Amino acid sequence: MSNSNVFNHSYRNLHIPIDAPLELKPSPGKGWGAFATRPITQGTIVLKETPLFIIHKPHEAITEQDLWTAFQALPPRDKQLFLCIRDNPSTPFASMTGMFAENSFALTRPFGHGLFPLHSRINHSCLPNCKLPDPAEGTTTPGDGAITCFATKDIAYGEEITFCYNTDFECRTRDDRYRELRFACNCKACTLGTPFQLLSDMRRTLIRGLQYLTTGTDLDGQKDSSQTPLIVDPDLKKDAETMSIPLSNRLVYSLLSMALVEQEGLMDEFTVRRMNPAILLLASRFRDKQNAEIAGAAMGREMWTEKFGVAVEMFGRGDVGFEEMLSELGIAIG
Ligand SMILES: C[S@@+](CC[C@H](N)C(=O)[O-])C[C@H]1O[C@@H](n2cnc3c(N)ncnc32)[C@H](O)[C@@H]1O
Repeated sequence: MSNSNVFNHSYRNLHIPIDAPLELKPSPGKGWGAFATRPITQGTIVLKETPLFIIHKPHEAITEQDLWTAFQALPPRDKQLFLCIRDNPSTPFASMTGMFAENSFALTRPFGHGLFPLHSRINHSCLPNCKLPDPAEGTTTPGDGAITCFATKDIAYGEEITFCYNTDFECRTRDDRYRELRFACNCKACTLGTPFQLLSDMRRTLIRGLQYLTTGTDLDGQKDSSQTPLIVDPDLKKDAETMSIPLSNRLVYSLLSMALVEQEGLMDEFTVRRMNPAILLLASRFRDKQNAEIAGAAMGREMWTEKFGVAVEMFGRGDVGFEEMLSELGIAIG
């Protein structure tokens, strides 16, 4: 069977659940992809899938032998599914570990990596319309390791279904993302030299910097020691790293970061679920009456851009220190 033929391509053997609103077909420049077969409403489930098998190891420890053993234990129908997966989409993979790297997803409970033939047919976008939320966003994998893809925007009939392959891309510029992906994404945020791409790079750099100011570390969880630091002002950088940024500025930074995510078109209910508790906690801890009023008014607004617009009034007004707030709450700084 020729894999280059759209009609008898091996991906036709992949069984799509009857209620899933998608079909697989070629996606120009990306191999094959998943496309909506009816309008999909924001927040709804697009696809739920249990893995063909799970390897209960960290990614770097998984060997050819692990995968061969897992393959041999599969029932004949699942062996067929495994064998129909191609490298984008017509070449057989050179190794089982190579194939697994491209078609597996990390799981937390049960711990390991699962092989998901359908989810891994979905292409990447830096401005996606779907998301596979992680446990920090209020979802956990059930005992069978099933993963679920949700629509984060309304999706039109015929539109390509996409999600973002990396969790920190809202903090990375186009060039940075390209180095990670190792293929050229053609989304609006990656189309070089356009006003949107330039603005997007600025927004994502700012989000990264604001994250540094509120957590005291960069994306790798480390302090930035580069020659061209993300936070140029050394005093501000030190304040961030020693958790000395006052509550008022900290709330403003957090809300600005959320406003930029919103303006970039990346806000979704999972991000809100992950970020909101900490922001609400900050907003509830002011000692200064006026700061408390501003924080209350800001949090009462609907959009993050509006919340930031109100909260900015408290910038530089000082208040209880963040360190003090944590110690009042009995939380030790790591
Ligand atoms: C997990 S597969 C996705 C399904 C794949 N397109 C197929 O035909 O089976 C990942 C590969 O798809 C391609 N791909 C995914 N998203 C892409 C994008 N936005 N632009 C170009 N290629 C993309 C890349 O070759 C990537 O290595």
